[in-house]
Amino acid sequence: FHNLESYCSLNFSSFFPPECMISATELELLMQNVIFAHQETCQFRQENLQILRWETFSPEEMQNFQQKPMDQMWERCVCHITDAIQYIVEFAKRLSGFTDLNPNDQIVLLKAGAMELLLIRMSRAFNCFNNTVFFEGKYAQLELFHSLGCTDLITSMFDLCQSLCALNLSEHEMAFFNAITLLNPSYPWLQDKHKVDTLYRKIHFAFRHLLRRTHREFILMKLPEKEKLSNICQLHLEKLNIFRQMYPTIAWERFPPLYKELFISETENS
Ligand SMILES: O=C(C1CCS(=O)(=O)CC1)N1CC[C@](c2ccc(OCc3ccccc3)cc2)(S(=O)(=O)c2ccc(F)cc2)C1
Repeated sequence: FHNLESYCSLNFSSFFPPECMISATELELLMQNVIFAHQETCQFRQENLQILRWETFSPEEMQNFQQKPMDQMWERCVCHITDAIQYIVEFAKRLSGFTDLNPNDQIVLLKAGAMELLLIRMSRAFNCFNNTVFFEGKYAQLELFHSLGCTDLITSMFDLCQSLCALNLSEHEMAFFNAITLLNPSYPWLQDKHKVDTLYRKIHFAFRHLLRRTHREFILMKLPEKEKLSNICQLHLEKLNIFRQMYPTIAWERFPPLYKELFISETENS
């Protein structure tokens, strides 16, 4: 019935342009590929994040973080971002079809999408009952990040995590949401937009197939809009520029190359 069901849903439930035609077997393989790509690159396992989620920092530990100089806190976060983004790059490389894209387009998609995927993944490490997020081994309240000097950015990240937590996404749904967010065919600088669009449509179809099977189609309407994610990423870039004006050499001397490559545009470097 499983194959028959997916075959039927293939036939009756949605129109598909010829180049995106996908067989029931290819559909199953694609679904497994997206799910495994996420499972193998999720950095922290969901069950471990859950076990730790009532381990919060004590007031003393909180104060200790709040008294750290701004540049030190920034450097720590930037290193955690870079670690997390290395897993995201690995996720992309395991998505079937991603490495077949034009190499330039792979860079464009990761430059534009890495931080967005990090924000989505972060919601796995968020405890919506006490508004805390996993950070350096325990769960931290928003106030812990005070010395970063970007409370509006952190607040919008927490709000995003709250809205994603409300959907109670499964790891499978998280995998697909990350994949369709990464493979956004509407980026202006893409050289082979059609190829990205074909891959996007196949993965979006597989996502809808999963949601139909699990009676979770409603979440498609409730996933955060694209511009909500890009607004937070824009805010991150603005805060980075302000930080670099305050500490001109730190970014150059202390930030990892991958972070600079993704978030500090080459033009300034020349
Ligand atoms: O969640 C992860 C990891 C990846 C997914 S996972 O495996 O489920 C858990 C671990 N994160 C890894 C990096 C993290 C991060 C994410 C976004 C971010 O952007 C805002 C920013 C940027 C630059 C300077 C200041 C603020 C900064 C750090 S973090 O450091 O833990 C952090 C978290 C909350 C916060 F309020 C500030 C920092 C989130």
